[in-house]
Amino acid sequence: MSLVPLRDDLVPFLKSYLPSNEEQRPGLKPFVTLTYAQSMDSRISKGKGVRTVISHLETKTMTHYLRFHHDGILIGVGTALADDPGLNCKWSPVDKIADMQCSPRPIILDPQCKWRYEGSKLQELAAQNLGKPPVVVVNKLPAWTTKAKAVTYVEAPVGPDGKFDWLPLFLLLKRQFQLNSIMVEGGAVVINELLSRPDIVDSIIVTIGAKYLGIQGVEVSPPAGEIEMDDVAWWKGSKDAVVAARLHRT
Ligand SMILES: NC(=O)C1=CN([C@@H]2O[C@H](COP(=O)(O)OP(=O)(O)OC[C@H]3O[C@@H](n4cnc5c(N)ncnc54)[C@H](O)[C@@H]3O)[C@@H](O)[C@H]2O)C=CC1
Ligand SMILES: Nc1nc(O)c(N)c(N[C@@H]2O[C@H](COP(=O)(O)O)[C@@H](O)[C@H]2O)n1
Repeated sequence: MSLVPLRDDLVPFLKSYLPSNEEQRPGLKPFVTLTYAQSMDSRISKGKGVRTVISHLETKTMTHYLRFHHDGILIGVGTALADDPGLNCKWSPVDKIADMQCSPRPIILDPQCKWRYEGSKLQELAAQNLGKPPVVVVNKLPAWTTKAKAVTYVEAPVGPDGKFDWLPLFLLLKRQFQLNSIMVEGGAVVINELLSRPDIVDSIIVTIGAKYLGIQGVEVSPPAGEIEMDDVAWWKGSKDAVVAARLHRT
């Protein structure tokens, strides 16, 4: 599907929330943008495992503009299994079909190796040079082997909760794959954890779609409770709104 043109006023609106060159300094963590689309009732999908359109076409284009500005794009395995996403970039500043070069590197957090590259949308796009093959972060390399050489498996330790520790994970992704900026798209487990990590998240960009998804929907809400936001800016589209902000650091 092709995109509608990028709304001109999104460029100045997003400017101060995008990565700069600062993150290229060795030892610093990558710039992390937490970005997703939610309904009026704070849901990111209609139900567990259900791919759901929330963004209007204008804000869908914005997502691809954000993808253009990041080196990596991270999701949890729940999203990979539910959505079989493309995670490539279809927007480009010059008038050409966007390709592998302007797409971010997909990163899938899959500690128990549940997801398969073979047959996925990511494989299909990479084969057509329309997206990059992913890095899959696992706890232990899978017992099965993949014939697909393009996909990279990387091992990272998990804590007693079975989770990777965010800061070492982002440092590893920068060191090993030269990813100076990473946009995190979801899903709910990932978003809820990162909402309470102002030390990790540099920008938060949330599309609010003009719909309710109901009680069965997958909700985003930080388990830690109230979270304050700083540098808050709002953009109003023809149907959606976007809020850009930073998580308050104490
Ligand atoms: N509207 C939007 O912008 C978006 C909506 N979604 C929706 O979200 C839903 C999926 O959300 P969830 O089920 O919450 O899945 P998720 O994508 O957050 O994946 C959860 C899984 O990822 C792994 N994971 C997450 N954090 C980890 C960590 N720190 N260490 C190790 N492993 C970790 C674990 O295996 C965990 O069970 C889907 O329905 C999808 O459509 C997903 C992304 C964006
Ligand atoms: N920005 C945005 N708006 C929505 O309405 C969405 N449902 C999502 N979902 C995210 O985008 C991924 C799909 O990407 P492709 O179009 O396949 O490249 C999906 O997995 C979610 O991460 N995002």
